[in-house]
Amino acid sequence: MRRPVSVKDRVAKKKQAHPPKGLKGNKLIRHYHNLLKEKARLTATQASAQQIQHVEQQLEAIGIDAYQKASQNGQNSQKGGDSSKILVEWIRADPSFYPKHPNNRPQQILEIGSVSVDNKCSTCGLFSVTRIDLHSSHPLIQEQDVLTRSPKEGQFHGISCSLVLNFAPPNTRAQILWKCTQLLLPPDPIHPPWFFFVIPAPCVTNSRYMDNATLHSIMHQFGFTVRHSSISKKIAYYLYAYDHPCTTNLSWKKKIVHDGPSRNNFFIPCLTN
Ligand SMILES: C[S@@+](CC[C@H](N)C(=O)[O-])C[C@H]1O[C@@H](n2cnc3c(N)ncnc32)[C@H](O)[C@@H]1O
Repeated sequence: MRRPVSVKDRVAKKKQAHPPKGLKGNKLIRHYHNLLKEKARLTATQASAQQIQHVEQQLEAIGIDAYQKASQNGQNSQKGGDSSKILVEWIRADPSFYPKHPNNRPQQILEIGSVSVDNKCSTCGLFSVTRIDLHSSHPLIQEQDVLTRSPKEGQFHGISCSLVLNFAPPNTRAQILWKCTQLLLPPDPIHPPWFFFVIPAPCVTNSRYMDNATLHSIMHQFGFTVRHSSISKKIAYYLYAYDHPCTTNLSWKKKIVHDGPSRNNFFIPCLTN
């Protein structure tokens, strides 16, 4: 028998916002990202609490669970969405990252923004994976903001950071990259620790402020040299070698590199800006 719903609960339920109808998959992920951007913009421009709350309500209406489910589905192998397949191919083919000798033990790696425990990097046998995410969706994924992680918890041979930076508020992007340099083993020009970096392709192919050259010059300041890259219509994949020390005075400016009305504003603002 159904339990009666109290008047208070009925009113609360009515007031709850609902996600727009038909919002699923990539559409949902994009919409969620746009709302996050809008929230960051409103916060930065000191908009009214009411405006910010309105965006927060829309985010809540979608829910982080639905967002992560959509991300997991995107990684589903039948949809060809597991970016770590490309990582594994590159690492297998490059002896400077994975020297070929019989006693090789799995490399300790950190997966930031982990939404699945059975993607290729988890199952290929090359790696022992520590997984973290802001919102854990599995007992083997530690709930942690990478910015709060200390190198004392372990340093890694490789870090996978796939579709995380575009999700992070702009002013935290450079902090995340800097944190990654701290969580990797020290730089080494011969057998370097590595950083696998994935962002939506339009961040570098259609941004007013960022293209491949800008990205690589910023990454170079952190100690990263690009070794492999591949850009599809939707996604840009990079494997960087951590082969020189991070610059002590990180410095770059936001400048227009490609102008045009249909471009986006993706950028990685410098730590000091
Ligand atoms: C679009 S999903 C990407 C999932 C998966 N890595 C992929 O490539 O499909 C982005 C994930 O990054 C996580 N994330 C964003 N900022 C983070 C941070 N500072 N620390 C840990 N995880 C973070 C989010 O919680 C979200 O689950």
